[in-house]
Amino acid sequence: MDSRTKGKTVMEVGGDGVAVITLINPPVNSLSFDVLYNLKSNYEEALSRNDVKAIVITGAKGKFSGGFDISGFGEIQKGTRKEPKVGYISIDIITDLLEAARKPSVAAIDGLALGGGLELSMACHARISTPGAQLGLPELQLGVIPGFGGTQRLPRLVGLTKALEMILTSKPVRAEEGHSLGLIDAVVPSAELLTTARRWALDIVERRKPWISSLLKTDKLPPLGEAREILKFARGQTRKQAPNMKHPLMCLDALEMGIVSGPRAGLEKEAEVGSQVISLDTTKGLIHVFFSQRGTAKVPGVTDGGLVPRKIKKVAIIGGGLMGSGIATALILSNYPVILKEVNEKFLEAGIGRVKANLQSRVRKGSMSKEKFEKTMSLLKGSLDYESFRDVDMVIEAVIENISLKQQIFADLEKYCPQHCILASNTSTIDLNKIGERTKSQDRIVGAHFFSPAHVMPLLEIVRTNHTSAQVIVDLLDVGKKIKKTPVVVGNCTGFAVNRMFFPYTQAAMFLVERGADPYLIDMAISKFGMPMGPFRLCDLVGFGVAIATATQFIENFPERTYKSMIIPLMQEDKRAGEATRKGFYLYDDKRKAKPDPELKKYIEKARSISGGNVDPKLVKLSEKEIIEMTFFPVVNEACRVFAEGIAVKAADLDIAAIMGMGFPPYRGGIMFWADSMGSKYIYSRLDEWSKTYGDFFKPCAFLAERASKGAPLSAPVEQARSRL
Ligand SMILES: C[C@H](O)CC(=O)SCCNC(=O)CCNC(=O)[C@H](O)C(C)(C)COP(=O)(O)OP(=O)(O)OC[C@H]1O[C@@H](n2cnc3c(N)ncnc32)[C@H](O)[C@@H]1OP(=O)(O)O
Repeated sequence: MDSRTKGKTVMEVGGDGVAVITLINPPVNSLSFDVLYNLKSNYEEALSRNDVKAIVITGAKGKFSGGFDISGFGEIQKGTRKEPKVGYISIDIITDLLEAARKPSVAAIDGLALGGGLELSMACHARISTPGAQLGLPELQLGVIPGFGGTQRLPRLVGLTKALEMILTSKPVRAEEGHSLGLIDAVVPSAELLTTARRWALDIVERRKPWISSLLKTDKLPPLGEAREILKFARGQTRKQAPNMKHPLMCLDALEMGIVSGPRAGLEKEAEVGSQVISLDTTKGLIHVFFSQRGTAKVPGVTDGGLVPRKIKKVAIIGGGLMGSGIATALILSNYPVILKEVNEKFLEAGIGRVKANLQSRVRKGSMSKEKFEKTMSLLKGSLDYESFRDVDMVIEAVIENISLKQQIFADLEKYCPQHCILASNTSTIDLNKIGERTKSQDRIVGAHFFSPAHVMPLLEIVRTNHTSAQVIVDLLDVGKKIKKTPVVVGNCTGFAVNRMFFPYTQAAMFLVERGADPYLIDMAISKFGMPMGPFRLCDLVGFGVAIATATQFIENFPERTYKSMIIPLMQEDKRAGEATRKGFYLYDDKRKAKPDPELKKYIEKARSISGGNVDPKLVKLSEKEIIEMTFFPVVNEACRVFAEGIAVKAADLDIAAIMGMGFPPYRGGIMFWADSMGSKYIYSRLDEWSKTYGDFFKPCAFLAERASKGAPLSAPVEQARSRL
């Protein structure tokens, strides 16, 4: 393969008259422009050769195709590749050359057929798959729309309602379901895939099997009036669920055009819309997130040194509270044997009970069988001492945030665990150097910071100190992958990456409220921006105990940029500590529904009198845009510090940390990506102005000032910054 080209296809013509075209572009046989142009040449040759009666398309190494090469969108966005004529691939190649050919095509699908991969197969005249195949159109998740005819062919193969469900949720179906839906014509074992597909293709030639063009099918489409109702409902749902994104509605336009005006008009609309969505900001954000998420496990100086992860056969967890039991659940779900240690029988029983409850909820929802439940639970053993730690490969400490308790635990672990055992702490804020102070095992001490609930939340902050060995990081990255977490490797400091970003977010909100802004309007503006909830609703959810404990850490370590507000402590004094007590910033009913509380004013006024601040008329009437900026620019400022200090290696890691740890909207690309969309100069000038009026909490950091003075993006690599890692 030419090193400048990305992938290819190869064609082999058998004695039976079937030309087998194989898509080759590791690792997922994505459809790059090179693959697609090669496919076109192969087709032209196959159609012109007299010894070819039919064609089979398949993918190399057990994967049909993961879809269009996503980096191709980035090239078009950056202008480094010119987009071919609108509709060229979908209409000229896939429809007019392949589907309308005088010779039939059959897709032989192993592994995955996603996005453009499934669309290519739907233009074939039949589809044969293996039982494990995954079939889906996940384009909306990336900010684009199915652009190789998927908006037209999928509803014609599986019906409008199912097609809408598959497209709007981006969720794939398995082969068996695909078969019952009519998407797949036959499911056969892997070893029989190609022979079956060849035979099927010849059967079509000889009219023993039907010659079906998906685009021309109408039997699965509902009558026009009904279709319009279904689409109207889908539009309403989409507007509600994705109010800040245009591309799902644009996708529905293409679907509707095909149903109302016929498939050719639908294909043209799809091509037009497909080309427009590429330049949407939300699409740029989502594509950035796709690659950034896969980039977090690539850590310069660690994963590029040829280290191979060691096998972790057994894990011990200390503490069966909410975090410990969640971590234990995540591990046993991925088949790791786990020992859960507690201080007494009562706590141990409660910890095991929590793990059980986590799994039982899966059984109730039907996503886990009773047998699987029993088998998974059998991987968990309880313990009250360290004797059973003699053969564990990794320990994760998950006790309360108390430094001397953690120091004692790590000193004990050094005595009982084998020499090679990884000693991890799930601390969310405490300096790991302090935790390991009483040991000589600094090279195997690492942070494994899970987010609550640990068996559900996808992020894992892996915290390394100056002493943590690269091998330990590689091992933990591997465990993270096995338990299906997205890891972000960060340096050691108070709060690491996610909590460092969270502190100013909450504090900015408290500051605004103390100066006269309405907390409920702030929450509303922030939810509209795309966060799952606003900062006040979040404080209620987390509980004020946790909010005060984390704020204390920040106040102690970064006093120069802390806004100290008494609102939360004052409410806690009155035993209103958030949702758990049914009263916090909101009042909660039996169904956990939040309602504003007029009493809140009293606490805000009292806090204001303590801090000595005044109501500021400008802050009372903030627009939504100003609320977003005054809340998130301090977060950007802190993210800049984290980046400049080398706590995060890449700006894109902070984007993923913000999305998965804070709930920052993925379609905004993450905190640094979003900041760069506004420009360092603008953010600097706003923070600078506020710091002059409202104090050092808003003061832009040196890194931000420097980038702004050069007009440079915040996400550009830190060349000179001294890495703390
Ligand atoms: C016009 C058309 O309608 C538009 C389209 O087709 S858009 C594309 C639609 N397809 C998709 O959205 C699928 C995206 N890919 C995935 O969901 C997953 O990668 C997968 C399910 C295919 C495989 O998952 P998994 O085995 O966990 O591997 P994963 O780490 O995600 O990917 C392996 C590598 O393939 C790359 N990759 C996966 N799909 C890709 C694609 N469609 N294009 C380019 N690269 C792709 C990943 O970036 C990663 O690269 P890396 O090793 O350098 O980091």
